[in-house]
Amino acid sequence: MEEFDFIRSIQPNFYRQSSVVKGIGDDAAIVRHTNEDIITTVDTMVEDVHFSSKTTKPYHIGYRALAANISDIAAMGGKPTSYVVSIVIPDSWTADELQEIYQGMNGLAKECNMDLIGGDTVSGEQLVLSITVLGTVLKGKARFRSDAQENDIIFVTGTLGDAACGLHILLNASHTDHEKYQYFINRHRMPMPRVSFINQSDAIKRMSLNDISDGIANEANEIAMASDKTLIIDYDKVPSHPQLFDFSSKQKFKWTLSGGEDFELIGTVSNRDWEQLQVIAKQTDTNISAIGIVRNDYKKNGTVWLQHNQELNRLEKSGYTHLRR
Ligand SMILES: Nc1ncnc2c1ncn2[C@@H]1O[C@H](COP(=O)(O)OP(=O)(O)O)[C@@H](O)[C@H]1O
Ligand SMILES: Cc1ncc(C[n+]2csc(CCOP(=O)(O)OP(=O)(O)O)c2C)c(N)n1
Ligand SMILES: [Mg+2]
Ligand SMILES: [Mg+2]
Ligand SMILES: [Mg+2]
Repeated sequence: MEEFDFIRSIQPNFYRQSSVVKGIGDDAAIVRHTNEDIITTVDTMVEDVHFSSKTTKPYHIGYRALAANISDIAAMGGKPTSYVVSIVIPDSWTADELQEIYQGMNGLAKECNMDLIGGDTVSGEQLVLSITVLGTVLKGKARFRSDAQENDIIFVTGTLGDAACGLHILLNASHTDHEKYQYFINRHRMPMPRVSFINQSDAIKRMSLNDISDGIANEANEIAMASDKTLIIDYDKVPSHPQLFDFSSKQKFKWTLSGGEDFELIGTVSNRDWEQLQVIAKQTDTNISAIGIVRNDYKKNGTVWLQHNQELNRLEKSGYTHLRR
């Protein structure tokens, strides 16, 4: 199949969003939004960095790449609406495998009511999938990392460390363990970004927010730095799946704090609004946990501290970092 046929094969025959003025088939796409702010974000996934044939089927490559981007839209307080896909395709990939990648994206796009509106296709040495997502947010309702204030409650959604545990099992464990720990494998392959929870939370006046792609050791530091506050996290309150206790406490510690790719959210909210946020979480079937408190300590602002085994120690950024050389 050559480029033109490939593009025709992945072209949607209708658009879910009325905002799409022009989708696939011209020099660029056009969307129209009059009353909201537009959010845009891009994330790239590269073979053997973000996925490998050992860990992920083509369907999951597409699904995860879109999920990572949608998660960033949710972390800004927005609603994802459309996406464009840039793909680098090695000769070894079959037409069916490429269709599966697009089916993975479309599976999640359908759940989130989003449209594929454009992209780019080239051949190359390694599969690279780069997705740009557009989203909208009500004016004045965007959620920033810089909005944490003194005495805020620090919260996270879901359980942490699941995706890292799933990746560990896929790379190291036996077939029996693959079956036993299917939950973690699914969390690695098909993370569900927290869009519905965030989209019901407009009533909360102020919230700082970040999504968990690299692990909370990173993401909490980003909030501390952007807000110039001190974040104190209680390790015993960091939520994890019961089966994670099957693994060593060292592994559990590493995965929950710096495993990454859970695509859950970490944020802070005032004490006054905490109860209301819990109600919203319940209504949207979302588990949220309070894991700590924000302090304003001018000697420590910009840093994160972890309460663990009766000690308070600095929690340094420790997640996944590219360009380490
Ligand atoms: N190559 C780049 N060119 C321009 N901006 C970039 C580049 N890489 C990252 N950024 C910007 O840096 C910020 C942090 O990026 P990143 O750590 O990837 O965020 P996230 O973890 O939420 O995906 C974002 O605002 C992103 O848009
Ligand atoms: C085969 C394989 N090896 C390792 C990992 C682990 N891994 C790769 S990138 C990453 C962090 C998140 O990716 P990044 O590109 O930093 O996303 P961003 O922070 O921009 O959202 C992790 C934990 C993986 N997912 N798959
Ligand atoms: Mg990024
Ligand atoms: Mg992010
Ligand atoms: Mg990163």
